[in-house]
Amino acid sequence: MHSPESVPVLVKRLPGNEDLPLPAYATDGAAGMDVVSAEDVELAPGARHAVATGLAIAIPAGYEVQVRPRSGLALKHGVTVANAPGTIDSDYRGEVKAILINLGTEPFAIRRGDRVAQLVLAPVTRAGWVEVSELDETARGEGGFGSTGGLAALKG
Ligand SMILES: O=c1ccn([C@H]2C[C@H](O)[C@@H](COP(=O)(O)OP(=O)(O)OP(=O)(O)O)O2)c(=O)[nH]1
Ligand SMILES: [Mg+2]
Repeated sequence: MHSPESVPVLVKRLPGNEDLPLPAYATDGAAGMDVVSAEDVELAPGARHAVATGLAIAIPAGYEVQVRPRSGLALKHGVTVANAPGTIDSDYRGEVKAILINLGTEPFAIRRGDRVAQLVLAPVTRAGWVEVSELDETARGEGGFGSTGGLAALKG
C-alpha cells in the first residue's frame, strides 16, 4: 500500500524471493527504505560484491532510486556502498543490486534477510545543453579544488 502523497513504484519479487520483505521505511520520517539481501555473502576486507536484493522495479519517469549506505554498517564495520549513491534508472528492469565494499579490517558476513542498504526515491531533473562560445564571468572564475582556503573558518 502507499499513502496518498507517496509515489507508486512497481516492484516484482523475483522467483524464489517471495518470502523477503519489500524495502521499507523504518520510521515515519525515514528518507530511505531499508532493503535486504537475498543472498548469503562473506565480504573479505577490501572485497566488494553486487549484493542481490531479489527485486526488480519500474520507477515512474522523472524519478530515480538511489542506493545508499546504512551509516551503522559503515561506522561499525566499514561496510558501505562502493558506488554511493548507486543509481537505479527508471528504465532498468533487471535485479536491483547493492554494490557493497568492506573497507574494514574484519570479514563481514551478510545473511539473506539482512538490511544491507537503503533506497531513496528522488526526482530527476534532466539538463538540456545550450552550447555557447563564451561563459559569463564570476568572482570564482576558474578557481576550485580548495582555492578559497583550507579548513579553518574562524580567524584570530
Ligand atoms: O548500485 C547500483 C547501480 C546500478 N544498478 C543497475 C540499475 C541501473 O539502472 C543500471 C546501470 O547503472 P549505472 O548507469 O550506474 O551503471 P553503468 O556502469 O553506467 O552501466 P550501464 O552501461 O548499464 O548504464 O544498473 C544497480 O542495480 N545497483
Ligand atoms: Mg549507465
